[in-house]
Amino acid sequence: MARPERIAVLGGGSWGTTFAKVLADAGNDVVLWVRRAEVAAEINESRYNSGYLPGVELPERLRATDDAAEALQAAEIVVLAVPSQSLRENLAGWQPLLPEDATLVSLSKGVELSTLKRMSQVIAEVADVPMGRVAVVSGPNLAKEIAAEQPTATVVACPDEPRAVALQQACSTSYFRPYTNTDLVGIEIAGACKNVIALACGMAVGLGFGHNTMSSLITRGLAETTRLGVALGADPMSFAGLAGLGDLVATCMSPLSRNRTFGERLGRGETLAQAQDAAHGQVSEGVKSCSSIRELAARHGVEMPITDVVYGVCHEGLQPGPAAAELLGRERKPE
Ligand SMILES: NC(=O)C1=CN([C@@H]2O[C@H](COP(=O)(O)OP(=O)(O)OC[C@H]3O[C@@H](n4cnc5c(N)ncnc54)[C@H](OP(=O)(O)O)[C@@H]3O)[C@@H](O)[C@H]2O)C=CC1
Ligand SMILES: O=C(CO)COP(=O)(O)O
Repeated sequence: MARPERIAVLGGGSWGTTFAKVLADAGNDVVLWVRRAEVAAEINESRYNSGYLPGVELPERLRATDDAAEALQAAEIVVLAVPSQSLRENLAGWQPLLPEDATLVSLSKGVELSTLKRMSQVIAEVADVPMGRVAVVSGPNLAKEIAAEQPTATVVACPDEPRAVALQQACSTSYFRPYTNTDLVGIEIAGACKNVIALACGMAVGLGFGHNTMSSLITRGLAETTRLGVALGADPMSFAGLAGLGDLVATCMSPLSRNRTFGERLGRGETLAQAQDAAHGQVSEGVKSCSSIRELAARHGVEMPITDVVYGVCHEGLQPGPAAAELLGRERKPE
């Protein structure tokens, strides 16, 4: 087994808590920061985070706190697991507490609204560290399935390969298998865009459409995601991997996905506010990231028709039925 590392996970929602469990199961000493003291107390006293992972017993090696300084004390790896649009503000508060030379790892899948930056760019900027200290974990990783220890693979991306390998070692368990990659751009663009395509797939389900529609959206969604990624300098092969096609299939096909569920509600005719209420505070990143991704695509002259209609439904009052008709009615072209 690898040398146990001291790891801080900042953000105790469904994925932050699950990834903290993975790291603890891998033999590391893990401290999970949550922003509510009662959640920290529940985890420490009963070993459950019942609000996010009901029924999942958390390992003894995982300790929780609502004090970020305590979580970050001597951490060799710092995992950031808050929603994308709140990362900058939270990290700015934690910046003075970050241990020198710690690897900073993003779990968040989104593109910042105000700057159109990827999460690794936000981290490098706010923490004032070189990109070689920033890593990303992304793949077909529905938290509830991993918390139940179902076999899953993922991608650990870092431009500094030895750091990627160290992180890979730190999060390898009998049920979680990470692969390394150095293409941060591709892995992050894939993770952010698949949430938008999952919203579209959910709308298709809500409209009563079947697997042909879903497969068409997944495949054309992958095409537009790859176009954007390549325009931003990504390796096209990243989109064929776990963080690309892998995550797209998992998220678009699974009723466990918050983005797909959100889209399904819109497809059934609910309003944005109704779908938001039903999410009970859990994040559906694609609802906001469809705006930043669309703007990023426009800036680079990339066509993203599925993202355009998802944006139309979420933010411009377009109805899902006419949105589907709009996609089908586009100019015919070769594949
Ligand atoms: N869930 C999953 O299966 C996966 C999620 N991801 C990504 O991981 C990221 C985190 O998602 P996930 O854990 O699922 O999210 P959840 O919605 O399950 O939880 C969000 C967590 O962030 C906290 N939070 C919310 N808003 C803020 C804020 N403004 N400042 C600080 N903390 C805040 C919440 O605290 P509180 O409870 O106090 O509100 C909660 O602990 C997202 O980018 C998501 O796309 C990636 C892979 C898998
Ligand atoms: O990123 C995820 C799976 O890899 C989780 O997707 P949702 O945020 O849509 O639940």
